[in-house]
Amino acid sequence: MCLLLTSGFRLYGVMLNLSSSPPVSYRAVLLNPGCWQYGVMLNRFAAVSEVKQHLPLNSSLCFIHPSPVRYPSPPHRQGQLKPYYLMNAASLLPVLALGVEEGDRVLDLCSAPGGKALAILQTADPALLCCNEMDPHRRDWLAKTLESFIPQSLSSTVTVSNQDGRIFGQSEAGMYDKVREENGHVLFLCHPQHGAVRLRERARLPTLQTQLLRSALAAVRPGGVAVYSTCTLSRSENQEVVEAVLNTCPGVELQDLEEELALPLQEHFTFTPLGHTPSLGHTPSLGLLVVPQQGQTWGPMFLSRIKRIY
Ligand SMILES: C[S@@+](CC[C@H](N)C(=O)[O-])C[C@H]1O[C@@H](n2cnc3c(N)ncnc32)[C@H](O)[C@@H]1O
Repeated sequence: MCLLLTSGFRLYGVMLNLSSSPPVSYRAVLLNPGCWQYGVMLNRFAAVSEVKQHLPLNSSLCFIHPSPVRYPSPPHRQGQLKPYYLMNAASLLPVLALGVEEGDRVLDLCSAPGGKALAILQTADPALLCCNEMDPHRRDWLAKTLESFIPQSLSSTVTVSNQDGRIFGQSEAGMYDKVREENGHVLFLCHPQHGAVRLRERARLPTLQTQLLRSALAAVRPGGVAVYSTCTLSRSENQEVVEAVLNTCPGVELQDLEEELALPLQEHFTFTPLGHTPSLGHTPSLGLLVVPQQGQTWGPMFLSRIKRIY
């Protein structure tokens, strides 16, 4: 599949497996890695002509590869930047919603392993992209990702920091035009003991996410925006977090993403209606939710955009 999105993205989704079986639920898709698709995001800082020769280029917006293909992880070549990054195509949506423009100061509050930070740099040339990650091991992973894809000449533009995202907004209040916040994970089936630990971690996530989103909004200057995203279907980590923040943060306003993103991209992603919340006085829906389907396994991805008014 080849998706040519706006903002100069060139993203190619290559199916691992083609099947003619009938549509199955998102749960069946999530539990069957054999049917997952991967997007190939080309790196504008690297030589990509060799990669493009092997990708199914098509003049239409969307192209399904005629045969089952497994696209390899990008090779490491001494002294060369990696030509592409494999990702879930839905990961581009929060980046498109952020709408980074030339000269913006951008904060990626929970950045590791760095896929969306790389995607931001494919869309525009910000004046600053601060990639923050609190976990030291993941911060090292993030730094390696950036090193492998971004030229040295951008080292003063693209910085890595390791603050607790919950207090970042206090220490750098109003310093950024655009802030991206993402936390949470899809809960896959795993060893029962690990599953229990992850369930306990998960119970704490809505509170953590609410604190992170408040902090993200504190870091935004008046007129700027924060995009909140998760890769979960959980209402308590998605709509309820946004609702809690809108109810307690003065001077912020929810923005509608339906016309800007869901309508133009509905051919490529399965958006699930989330409904409106007139009781809160919000006319836009609290966000967009992309749900994976067989043959279009992008997501899960929830995203919401909030503007700081004052
Ligand atoms: C879902 S991942 C982010 C994925 C990343 N945005 C990307 O596209 O590659 C969430 C990250 O948030 C980090 N994190 C969790 N709590 C944090 C906090 N309080 N401050 C900063 N980062 C945090 C986690 O260590 C994890 O690396």
